[in-house]
Parts: sequence; structure tokens; C-alpha cells
Amino acid sequence: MFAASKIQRRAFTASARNLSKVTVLGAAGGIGQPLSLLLKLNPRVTELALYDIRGSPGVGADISHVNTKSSVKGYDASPEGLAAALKGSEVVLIPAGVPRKPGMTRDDLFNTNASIVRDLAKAAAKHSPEASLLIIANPVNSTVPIVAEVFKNAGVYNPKKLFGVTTLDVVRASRFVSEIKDTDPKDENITVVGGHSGVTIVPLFSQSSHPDLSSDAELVKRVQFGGDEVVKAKDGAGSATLSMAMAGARMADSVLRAAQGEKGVIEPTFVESPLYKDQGVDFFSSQVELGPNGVETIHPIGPVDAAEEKLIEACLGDLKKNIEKGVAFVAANPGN
Ligand SMILES: NC(=O)C1=CN([C@@H]2O[C@H](COP(=O)(O)OP(=O)(O)OC[C@H]3O[C@@H](n4cnc5c(N)ncnc54)[C@H](O)[C@@H]3O)[C@@H](O)[C@H]2O)C=CC1
Ligand SMILES: O=C([O-])CC(=O)C(=O)O
Repeated sequence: MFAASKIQRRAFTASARNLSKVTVLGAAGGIGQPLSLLLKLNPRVTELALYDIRGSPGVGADISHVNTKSSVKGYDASPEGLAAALKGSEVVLIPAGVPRKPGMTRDDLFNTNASIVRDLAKAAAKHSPEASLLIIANPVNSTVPIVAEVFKNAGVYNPKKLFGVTTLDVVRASRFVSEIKDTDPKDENITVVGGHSGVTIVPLFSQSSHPDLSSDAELVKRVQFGGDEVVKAKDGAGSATLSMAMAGARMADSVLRAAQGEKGVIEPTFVESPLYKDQGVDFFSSQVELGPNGVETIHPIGPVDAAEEKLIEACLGDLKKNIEKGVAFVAANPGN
């Protein structure tokens, strides 16, 4: 108890002084590079720590020439480099891991990415246990529970500080709707709930200003499988990186704004959630109000129509399996 409140006080003090170290693990990758650049442009970030198993000193040197006030360092690929990148961090973003190729599902990435995320989570539990962790690496439905299990094993799990980044799904939904309705995407606020893969992604158009769109099966499918569009177009060269960097930078900014005292900051994000716990689904993405200590309020789903009810039902079955797979992985492979 005492340790937790001391940690919270320290984090709050740094935030109140508006000193925010942000760390990117996987900083030299397709997402990591543009994400790091966007974070360098964010005045709320005062120190940017970049880590990767290859190339982060170069990315750090490059970004450090951008003329904004924050300091930037690309750390060596070593346990010491990783520890230093994490130490004192307020927000840690994890895009480290392999992306999909055409024909793969996100779950096909599990075998490679589960151990990458587990090992980075172990380092974070040791060196930055109080940080907000923003998990981008896929399959998010499983990597977030993996991080939770690692933090539980280390005795430092705080469910208010663990976020699966599902922002890209709402970014896409608002963009796709604006194309159909000829509106400005910034005025489109589409709630997307569930998880982050295929049918676990559930847009709730009935709650938007275009309730008619909930029966547009093609649009619903486009939101659910938007990632596949990019994977196909990149034709073997990976998946969404630039739009994902924008979405990740937006999520990090929201976490920092809330940490610095801004009220009413709401983002959809995949968190440990009470909403479907009675059905054995411990993590779920819905609208979450953020505060100085991370998750402040998890909003209920709200009214949905019959079509959306069916989508949620389909979502829960897959999501439960994805979550259980992550939990089982750490139980069987706790790592060194
Ligand atoms: N949450 C979301 O909405 C999205 C998630 N993704 C996921 O993000 C992940 C990264 O995608 P890309 O950046 O395109 O891949 P990438 O292959 O371009 O970059 C990944 C980077 O991670 C690094 N890395 C690998 N193991 C590491 C370790 N142990 N420690 C530190 N760095 C390590 C690699 O060296 C590489 O630079 C993928 O799993 C992808 O599926 C992609 C788009 C959207
Ligand atoms: O589709 C992928 O594999 C990457 C991803 O998560 C997305 O673009 O939403």
C-alpha cells in the first residue's frame, strides 16, 4: 500500500511539474520511427527515450535535431540500455514486434510477439513499474493480458495503468464514415468497442449521428478489417505504420493531458474492465475517461441496436479465447 502511494505521489509530482519522460520500445520500426517523431513534436513530452534491438541510436540522433525543446536519446540494444530507457518514464509505448504479411491473422503473430512483449514487460515491471503502458504490438487482445500477468508476477500490477491501443479503430471509423457522408472526420465521433482484431472490433454506429450506418454491413466489415486493407496494399512489406503512429501519438497525448490535470479526456482503449467479467472476458475496450492516475472511469457500452448486439456476442467469444491464450502463455512460459 505504502509503496503504491509513494509511486503515485512521485508520478503526480513529475506530471504537476509537467516533466514527462516518454519511452518507445521498438522505436526503430515502421511504427516506432514516425511515432517517435510525433512525440518529439508534442510539447508535453520533455524527454524522449528510444529503444530497439537495432538502430535506436541512429533514430535518436536523427530526431534529436528537430527543433523542439525536449531531449532525445536513442539507447543501445542491451539490458542496460533498456533499463536506462525505462527508468523514470511516465509513459511507455510498445510497438516492438513483427507485423503481419498478407494471409495472416493478428493471432498468427502470437508465437513471435508474445515472448517479445513478455520480456519487455518484465523490464518495465522492474525499471518503470509506475509508468502508463501503451501496448501496440499485436495481437493486442493477447499481448495486454500478457503484460498484466508479468506485472502481477512481479507484484506491481496496476490495472489503471495498462492500455491496449485501439485508437486506430476509431480513427479509421471516423475517416470511413466521413468519406460516405461527406463530412469532416474530426466531427465524427464513432464509438468502437471490444478488442483489436477482426470480429472483436465492434463499431457502434447506432450511437453516432448516423444511426442508419449500423445496417451498412460493408462499412462495419471495413472497420473490422481495415488493417487487412493496408496489409494487402503493402503486399508483404508490413501493416499500418503511419496511421498507427498518429493513433499512438494521440493516445499518448491523451494520457499525458489527463496526467497533467485536464478533465474529461476520453479515449477508447482495451483495459481490464468489469463490463463483461461475468462472461469471463476480463479485458475489453470501451470509452475510458483518463485521469491523473490512469483509468478514471470505464464507461458502459450504452444502448445498442439488434445488429450491434449480435456483433458484440461474436466479439466476446473470440476475445475470451485471445485473452486466455495470453494468460496461459505467461503461466507456461514465465521467462527467465
Ligand atoms: N495496435 C494497433 O492498432 C496496431 C498494431 N500494430 C502492430 O505493431 C507491431 C509493430 O509493427 P511495425 O512497426 O510495423 O513492425 P516493424 O517490424 O517495422 O518494427 C518493429 C520493431 O520492433 C523491434 N523489436 C523487435 N523485438 C524487439 C525487442 N525485443 N525489443 C525492442 N525492439 C524490438 C524491431 O527491431 C523493429 O524495429 C506489430 O506487431 C504490428 O502488428 C500495427 C498496426 C496497428
Ligand atoms: O492489421 C494489422 O496487422 C495491424 C493492425 O493492427 C491494424 O492496422 O489495425
